Amino acid sequence: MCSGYTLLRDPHHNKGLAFTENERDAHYLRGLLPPAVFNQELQEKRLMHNLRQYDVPLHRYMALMDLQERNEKLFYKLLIDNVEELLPIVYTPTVGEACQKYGSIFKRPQGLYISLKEKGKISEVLKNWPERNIQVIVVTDGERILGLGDLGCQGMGIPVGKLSLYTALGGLRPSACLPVTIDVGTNNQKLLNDEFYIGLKHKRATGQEYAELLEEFMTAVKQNYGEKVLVQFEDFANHNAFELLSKYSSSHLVFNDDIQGTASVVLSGVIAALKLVGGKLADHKFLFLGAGEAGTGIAELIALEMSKQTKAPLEETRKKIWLVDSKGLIVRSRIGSLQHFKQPWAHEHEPVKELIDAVKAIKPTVLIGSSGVGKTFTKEVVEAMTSLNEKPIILALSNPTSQSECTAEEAYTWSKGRAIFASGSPFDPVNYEGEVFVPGQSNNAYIFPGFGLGLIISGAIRVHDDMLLAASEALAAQVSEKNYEKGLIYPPFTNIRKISANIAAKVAAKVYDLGLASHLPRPKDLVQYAESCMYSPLYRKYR
Ligand SMILES: NC(=O)C1=CN([C@@H]2O[C@H](COP(=O)(O)OP(=O)(O)OC[C@H]3O[C@@H](n4cnc5c(N)ncnc54)[C@H](OP(=O)(O)O)[C@@H]3O)[C@@H](O)[C@H]2O)C=CC1
Ligand SMILES: CC(=O)C(=O)O
Ligand SMILES: [Mg+2]
Repeated sequence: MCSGYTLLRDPHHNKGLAFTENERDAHYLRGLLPPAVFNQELQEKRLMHNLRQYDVPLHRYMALMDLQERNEKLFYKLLIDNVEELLPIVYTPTVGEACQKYGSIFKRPQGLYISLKEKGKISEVLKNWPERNIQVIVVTDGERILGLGDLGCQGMGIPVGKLSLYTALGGLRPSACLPVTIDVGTNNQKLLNDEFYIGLKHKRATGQEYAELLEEFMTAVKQNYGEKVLVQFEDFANHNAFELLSKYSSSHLVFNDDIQGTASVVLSGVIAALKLVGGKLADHKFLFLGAGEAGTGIAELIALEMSKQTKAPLEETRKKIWLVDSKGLIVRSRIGSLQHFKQPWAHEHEPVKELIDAVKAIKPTVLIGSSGVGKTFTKEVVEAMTSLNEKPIILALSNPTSQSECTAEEAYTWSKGRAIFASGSPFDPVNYEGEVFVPGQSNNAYIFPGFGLGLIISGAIRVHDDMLLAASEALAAQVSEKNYEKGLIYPPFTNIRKISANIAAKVAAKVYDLGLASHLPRPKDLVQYAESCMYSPLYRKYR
């Protein structure tokens, strides 16, 4: 460990005013700090007080990123202890705005940038990263950042944010986490015209050039970190996402958060919602607005769970699920022009153009928004759902808040307080006619930290759908009666580390049962083991 001035500038070891008198003597810090000695609690109190002075969420984001660069343990202590308050800052919605403005708020680079310029040298570039023992990589190419579209190299905010949740929510060591942005250019003309844009200033490379860069990256990752490193694909556009996932899922430990993590969190919410609305999964009918990664990923996992529960073949259970894309309801007559991931959902039906007409024709019990387009669950749509169902389940998954299909207030008001509602980005509780409704957050942040922890503690070598189902069930099992009374279908984030440990344990158990674990022998108590592996943000004493 370094000492003196360098120690104060080392975010992994710096404690700021919390260095004790002895530590100040032993590590050449005398005079470099003001005389006061604070404990970590007082530092936390002071920082939260300072953060709350900023009215603009982006300023809070910038202050938090500064803290992460200055004093990592304190950053994570704040995030863990104030998760409900700070999650909307380091994650959706504020992280979306941060990515949009990344060029101008950019101070010190975070994460690893791998651009076309690094082609042929990716293995060396990985060696420039200061850490060797990497367990999780979150990688984006920036083409579909939340529902904000192509933000090119500025998408880096997403892997950085996701990995800070891996640590805060799932307990992975920060030094084991590597955020990566692959820069193959951008098709965002505004960024290409921006003199301060930080990425490659040309249109996106596609086809063979793209595939070769990704192949080099995936090979270099395995060479450098071994086959048990988890690679989480994040916010790729769907024309690459499905292909990358299927290409690498038989050779690497890969997971696509937008397809698989989202599927797992939504299935969990639906399983929990059944306690409020009654019936089995197969008794329900689903309609999606948006048939991309999130929509078809969720649809497939729901169909799989239904098939396991009823023993009916997947082809049958899929028929309970309908999707609408930008051209209308996905129906059989469109099959010839549909992308492969939409084809299983092309059921027999006459063409329907508008969502409202699809709601009336299909009569769903569950409506799921996954199109990335805001304000699409109109009053008419919510009212139609309410006229069809005593308690319509309405999930507005699109992020950030600006892209949400409707607000919580709209969902409760238009449904006259009858909707079971959750959204991808958080909304405050709503008071409707004297009753307080608390909307849940249907976001993959509930799943990926615990899911990843489960894979890592078991030494998983491959991801399997049954592990996603195990995660869904583990999360749904943690919704308490008190939560249900408020209309919640997810437990609050306050206890997320405990929730993640329970998810990790169920996922790890599945990994062992499937014979895909390499950490042997299997620990007896997997929950306890998961908790014991979690990173602590408390300071250590330095001699
Ligand atoms: N809550 C959560 O945890 C998560 C939320 N999301 C959010 O979901 C959204 C979508 O993500 P993803 O699935 O990856 O994106 P994709 O680009 O893969 O899919 C978007 C889908 O929406 C359809 N669509 C676009 N515009 C319209 C429209 N006006 N009317 C009807 N359908 C439309 C597209 O149709 P077409 O195919 O015809 O172009 C496509 O099928 C994003 O906002 C993202 O932030 C994503 C992952 C997790
Ligand atoms: C939450 C998330 O992964 C997304 O909106 O893309
Ligand atoms: Mg995502």
